Amino acid sequence: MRLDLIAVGTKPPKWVREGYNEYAERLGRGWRLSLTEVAAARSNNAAQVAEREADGLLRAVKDGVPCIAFDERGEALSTRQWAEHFDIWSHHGGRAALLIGGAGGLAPAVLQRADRRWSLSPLTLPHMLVRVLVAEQVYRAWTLLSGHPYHRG
Ligand SMILES: C[S@@+](CC[C@H](N)C(=O)[O-])C[C@H]1O[C@@H](n2cnc3c(N)ncnc32)[C@H](O)[C@@H]1O
Repeated sequence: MRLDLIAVGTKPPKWVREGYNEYAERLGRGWRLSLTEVAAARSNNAAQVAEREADGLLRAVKDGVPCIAFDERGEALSTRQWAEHFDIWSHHGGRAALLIGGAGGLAPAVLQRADRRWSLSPLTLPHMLVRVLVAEQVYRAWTLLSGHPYHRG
C-alpha cells in the first residue's frame, strides 16, 4: 500500500521531521508513506492563500487515486475505520492520497476533488502537528491490519 501524504509547508521544525519519520519509517510489509511538500502561499487573505496552494496540492495527486482531505469539519473515524479503508484500497489499486492544508485551510477545489474528508477532532490543529498525527495513525492502522501488538484497542 502506498500512501502519498501531500502537505502544505516546506520547512517543518525538527520535532515535526523527527516525529513524522519515527512513524513513517516503522511501516513494513509493503506499506509506504511518502511525503510531498507544497510551498505555503503568502497573503493576508486566508481564502487567497488556500487557492494559491490548491494547484500544488492537486498537481501532486495521481489520477484515479482515492483522495482524502484532512479537515476539522470532516468525518470523525476510528483508527479501525481508517484501517478498513486502507485495507480496501490496498486491494484496489494499492494507493491513496492524503492532503493537509496550510494556515488558510483547503480551498473548495481541493475539497471537491477529495473523495472523503476526515477529521482528527473538532479542534483546529496546527498543520505541522497534523502531519505527525496522520503518520502515527497510518502506522497504528498498519499495526492493526498486521496483528502487531502496538495497537491494543
Ligand atoms: C491550521 S489548519 C487550517 C484551519 C483553517 N482555518 C480551516 O478552517 O480549515 C491547517 C490544516 O490542518 C489540517 N487540520 C487542522 N485541524 C484538523 C483537524 N481537527 N482534523 C483534520 N485536519 C485538520 C487541515 O488539513 C487544515 O487545512
